[in-house]
Amino acid sequence: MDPRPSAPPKRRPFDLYTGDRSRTVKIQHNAGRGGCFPLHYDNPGPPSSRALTCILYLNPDWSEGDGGELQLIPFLRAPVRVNPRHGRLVVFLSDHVLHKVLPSEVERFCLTIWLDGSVNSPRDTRLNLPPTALKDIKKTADALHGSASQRALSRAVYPDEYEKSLLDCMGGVDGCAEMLESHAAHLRALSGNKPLKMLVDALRKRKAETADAEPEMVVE
Ligand SMILES: O=C(O)CCC(=O)C(=O)O
Ligand SMILES: [Fe+2]
Repeated sequence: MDPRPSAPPKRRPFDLYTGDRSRTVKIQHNAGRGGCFPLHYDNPGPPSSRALTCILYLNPDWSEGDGGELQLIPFLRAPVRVNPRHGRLVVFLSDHVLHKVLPSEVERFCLTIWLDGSVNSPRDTRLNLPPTALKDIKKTADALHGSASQRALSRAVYPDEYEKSLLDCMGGVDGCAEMLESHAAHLRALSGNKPLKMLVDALRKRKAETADAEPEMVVE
């Protein structure tokens, strides 16, 4: 007899497509000081089909202090910093996981493969919260954590982090002012919507509480 309890099969969180057109490969070389990426999702929304991001780091000489770490920010949970050590493979959901690369002091290499899949359904692209969303903010935060619809709110929930990452990576570079202005315009538009602003304020409060409770995790 099968000793396992007869639970219904779990629905897979994503379905990957097959075939050569369903993957993109990037071989990345950052010259010294070049390896820095501001906060982003690899799949920011349609028409992208990226479902899974797989990064293989190729830095045999990387050591503490070299920078270029990957920082993953699971929505409203403690951030995770991953050192880009040689041979390390990092895999995450392209449409759910906000991330950035910290400024690098040294030359840096990695190989990225993006696998496409059935993402960006209307459920993922529309922010469709119940009228009770503000009443149970923990439940709302948990739902957004597991949903790509978090992308509609992430700039407003992490405004300073977005701005800092832009300045860290693009400060003094052509186009930086435009990027900062576009970020600010996004925030202005959102704060003009009163119910949305109340929700964002509650989520930011929740973010401050959860970050205090769980400091950044480091994958050495
Ligand atoms: O260089 C890395 O570690 C990640 C780069 C990245 O986030 C990207 O290519 O989208
Ligand atoms: Fe990325």
